[in-house]
Amino acid sequence: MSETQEMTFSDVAEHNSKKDLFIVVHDKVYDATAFVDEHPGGEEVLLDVGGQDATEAFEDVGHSDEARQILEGMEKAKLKRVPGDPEPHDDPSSSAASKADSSGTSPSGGDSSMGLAFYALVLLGGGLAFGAYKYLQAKSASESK
Ligand code: HEM
Repeated sequence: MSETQEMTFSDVAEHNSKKDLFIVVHDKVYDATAFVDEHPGGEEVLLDVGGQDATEAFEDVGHSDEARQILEGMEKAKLKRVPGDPEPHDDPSSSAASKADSSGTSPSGGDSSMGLAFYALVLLGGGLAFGAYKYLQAKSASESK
């Protein structure tokens, strides 16, 4: 099916039972109902995140590519974020997240602004040092007259 449905968090939250289980991973909604009994990690963990954002839990385990393929196969809809929703738990500092690059589903920007801020700080520091140097030079020149 090529038509992509959109669901909000409150839509997803209604599907939180074993017989009707939706979870959110990387801003997509997955229908995990049929998979609950098959999950090698047990049904309990899936039920725990039913109707919620499971991105962090899913990534923390460091699931294999095969697990990601299974996940893709269960895609139900895209998540539509509305104001007041919980923030995405897509923390780039979480340990297992480095495996996410192969799936291509998580465009993670945001680091470049940190780089820019650092660059600006270095420039500012250099400017200050240069200014101080010039000032001291001028001062010592006027003193030695
Ligand atoms: C619907 C989403 C999920 C799918 C498709 C999935 C799929 C899988 C698969 C295929 C494995 C076998 C190992 C591997 O291939 O990586 C696995 C293992 C595991 N999963 Fe998941 N998983 C999902 C969600 C979760 C969540 C939310 C948790 C929460 C903590 C979790 C915890 C685990 C654990 C602890 C194992 C290791 C089990 C073991 O090695 O004994 N999984 N999962």
